[in-house]
Amino acid sequence: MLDVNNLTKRYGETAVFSNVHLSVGQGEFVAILGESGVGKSTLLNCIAGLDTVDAGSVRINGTQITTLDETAQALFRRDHLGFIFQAFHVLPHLSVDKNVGLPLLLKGAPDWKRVDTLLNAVDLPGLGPRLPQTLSGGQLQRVAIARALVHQPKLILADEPTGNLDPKTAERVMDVLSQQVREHKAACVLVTHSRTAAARADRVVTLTANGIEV
Ligand SMILES: Nc1ncnc2c1ncn2[C@@H]1O[C@H](COP(=O)(O)OP(=O)(O)OP(=O)(O)O)[C@@H](O)[C@H]1O
Repeated sequence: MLDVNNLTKRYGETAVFSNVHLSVGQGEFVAILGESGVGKSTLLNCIAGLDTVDAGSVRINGTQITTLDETAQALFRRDHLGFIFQAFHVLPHLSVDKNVGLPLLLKGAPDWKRVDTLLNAVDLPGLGPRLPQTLSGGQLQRVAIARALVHQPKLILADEPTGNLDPKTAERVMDVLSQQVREHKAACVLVTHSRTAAARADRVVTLTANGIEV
C-alpha cells in the first residue's frame, strides 16, 4: 500500500532526514516514534505530497505521488488519503458536521448518516451544528480525526492524534483508528510520542536523522 524508498528531505543546506525506507501493507498499522525535531511531521507531509522531497520516492497503492503535479496530488489525496494534522486544520466558518463531511462533499457524495456515525465514534454526538470556535482543543482534535476517516481512505496518516486528549478519550480514539484499519483494510502511519498509543500498532519504528530503525 505504502512504499517509501530512500527518502531525503532538506531545508536549505540542512538535511532533516535521509535514507528513509518504510513499507506499510494493506491493513497494517505502523507507529513512528522519534525525538522532537527529528522530522516525523515532515515525513508525513512528504508522504502526502504536502511537502517536496529532495531524493527518493513515495508510492501509494502503486502511484508514485512524488512525481504527480500539484493538482493531481490534491485529487489523489482527496480519493485515497486521510490526514490527521497535529494542528487540526479545521475550517472555522464551517459547522462541525460540514467539516467532518467535507471529504465526501468534495467527492460529490455527501453522506450525513456516515458523518453522524463518525461523530458518535469519536464521542461527539450532537455537536454537528456547532462552530469549531465553540469546541475545546480535545474536541477539535476528534473532529479532525472524524474528518480524516469519513471517506474510508486507503491510507491514514495521523500526526499525534491523541496529543490533546485525556487517557480515556485517547484510548477511544485509538479504538476508532484501529477499527478503521481492520474493517476497511486501510494502512495507517501514526506519528506519536505516546508509548501507549504506539503499543496499539502492529509495528513500531523509530525515525532518526539517518533513516528508520526497526
Ligand atoms: N518550513 C520549514 N523550514 C525550515 N525548517 C523546518 C520547516 N519545517 C520544519 N523544519 C525543521 O525540520 C525539523 C523537523 O521538524 P518536524 O516538525 O518534522 O519534527 P518532528 O519530529 O515532527 O517534531 P515534534 O516531535 O516536536 O513534533 C525541525 O528541526 C524543524 O525546525
